[in-house]
Amino acid sequence: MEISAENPRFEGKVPHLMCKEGDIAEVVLIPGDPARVNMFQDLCDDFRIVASNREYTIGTGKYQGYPVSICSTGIGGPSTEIAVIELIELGAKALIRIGGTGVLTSEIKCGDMVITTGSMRLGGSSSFYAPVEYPAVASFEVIHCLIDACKNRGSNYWKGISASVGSFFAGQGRTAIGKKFYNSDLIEKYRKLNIINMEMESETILTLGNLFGIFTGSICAVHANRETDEWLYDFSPAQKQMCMIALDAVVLLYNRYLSNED
Ligand SMILES: O=P(O)(O)O[C@H]1O[C@H](CO)[C@@H](O)[C@H]1O
Ligand SMILES: O=c1cc[nH]c(=O)[nH]1
Repeated sequence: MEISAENPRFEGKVPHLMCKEGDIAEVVLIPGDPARVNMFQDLCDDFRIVASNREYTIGTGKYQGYPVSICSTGIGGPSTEIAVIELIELGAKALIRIGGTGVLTSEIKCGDMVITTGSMRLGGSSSFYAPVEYPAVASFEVIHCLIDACKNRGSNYWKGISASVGSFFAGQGRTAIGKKFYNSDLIEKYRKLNIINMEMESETILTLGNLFGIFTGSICAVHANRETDEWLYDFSPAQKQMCMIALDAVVLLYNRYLSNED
């Protein structure tokens, strides 16, 4: 059997997510970590893992009667680009990142929620699609749904611009094996730009989402504070809270902007 190298499909499945049309819902929540997908077993009805390949684990179920999928992206721009493109190809109309992040100021606490309004494009992969002058902005519809969901659950939330970086250590101003690199003062520079947090995937999602005309957004639970040097020892309660907020936001998005009630 011959398979197209330009557009490979394996028995109708896209080549990395290993899913086919019908396997995913129109609204997809996208964590980096595949383990986060399993949190939805308890939060959704009729939840089933539809595929698991490399860093991509995909589950589909219903929340309050609305179809929703969860698909991990792995870490950083390249694996996220693949997930986003294959999800859109499979019919996704909204992609919302549910991540973990480090914040730059002490007023934002570990366990708080950060909603990205736009991202600095420092991830790499999205530059193959659009020049870096093209903005990575979240859909205002998704931002509003996430804010309302945070308010309804009484969660402490912040919104603002994220630095979305293709590096965890040097690219986020950390020492690497005890060595500081040439941009080790970048946290101070980002504070001057009013950047509130750093993570590794949002810019890829927001940039590609805008290019393909779908809804996108990003909410992250704060794992780290770079001013106080705190790292949340057990971030699963904050992650679970974020997953519930995201599911509530999915319902709001369906009610306000999508018509696919089941
Ligand atoms: O917890 P996730 O969603 O993976 O997000 C954050 O955690 C990873 C780094 O530890 C990066 O992917 C970063 O963006
Ligand atoms: O500091 C942090 C914490 C989580 N994820 C990141 O990318 N950076």
